Amino acid sequence: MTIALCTLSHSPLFGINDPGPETLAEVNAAFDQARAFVKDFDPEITIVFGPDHYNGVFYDMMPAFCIGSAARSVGDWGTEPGPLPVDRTAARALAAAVLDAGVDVAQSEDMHVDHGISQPLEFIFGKGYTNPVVPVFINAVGLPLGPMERIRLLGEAIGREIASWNKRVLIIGSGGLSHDPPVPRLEEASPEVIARLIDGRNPSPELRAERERRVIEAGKAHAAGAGTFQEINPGFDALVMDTLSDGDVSATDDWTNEWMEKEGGHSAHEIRTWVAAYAALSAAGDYAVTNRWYWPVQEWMTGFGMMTAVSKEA
Ligand SMILES: O=C(O)CCc1cccc(O)c1O
Ligand SMILES: [Fe+2]
Repeated sequence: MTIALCTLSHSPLFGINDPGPETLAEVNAAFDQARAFVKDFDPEITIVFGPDHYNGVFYDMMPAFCIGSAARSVGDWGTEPGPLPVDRTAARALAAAVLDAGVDVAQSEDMHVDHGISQPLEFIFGKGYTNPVVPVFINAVGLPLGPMERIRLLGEAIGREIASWNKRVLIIGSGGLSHDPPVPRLEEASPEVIARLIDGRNPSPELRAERERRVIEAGKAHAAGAGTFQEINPGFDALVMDTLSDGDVSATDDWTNEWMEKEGGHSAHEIRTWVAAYAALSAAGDYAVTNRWYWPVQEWMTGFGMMTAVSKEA
């Protein structure tokens, strides 16, 4: 097996607004298993697909996709700030291969990433990890978004390239399943917030704290059943995981953005990262899902899922 996959939800409210001890123990046990899976696979390089939440990527230039050949974590929500251990040569090769495949990916020599990319890496490898990575940003909040087919094509182009490396490559996809947290939207924002969505780098500590407080309050309200946000939809989340388990990623081509938002909330678009990850894995041949977990966690404001999979031996 040369390619392994781990897709997982993230939530900044993990460790802040936690569910009851029973659920938390189950989630932590699943994380232990996922970490053991990765340790056993012993990846030589990790490709991580993740979104951003207006902490690193803004409307001054909003790409659909971007490969970071160098990157830094902005350090939101307690993630470690500073440079990521990016394998620059691999990242440049991936960007070239994806462009060659006809997918117009952006590239960055200084990509800013938030918890959408940092949290899963820290969960899986531990804080201060040095494992070489290539971060791939997938826009999931900066509407408008393109059709899902493009996500599959991006993932497949990456998968074909990494399969040619003959290395043990781990693919991570990071994003909530159904969830509707208070991420601002350009169309509905006040002029002050619009300015921050366009040029919001390096917010003051006060502004960051205020924003985090708003998300924490929303999580508490959601857990108390008093939120105004869309409910977690376990049916939608099961459909996503079933479809990716089945091995035919192209079944997601027909999923419209309107439908996903209606079923899974505004941030359901983060499942794009899961689809890209599975598309990449599928390009290396048949695969098998080895584990699957799911909890609808109101306190974290997300359907919290995790899956592991491996490419089958040729
Ligand atoms: O915008 C933010 O900082 C928080 C967003 C957020 C909240 C709950 C679950 C998530 O997956 C998520 O990304
Ligand atoms: Fe997110």
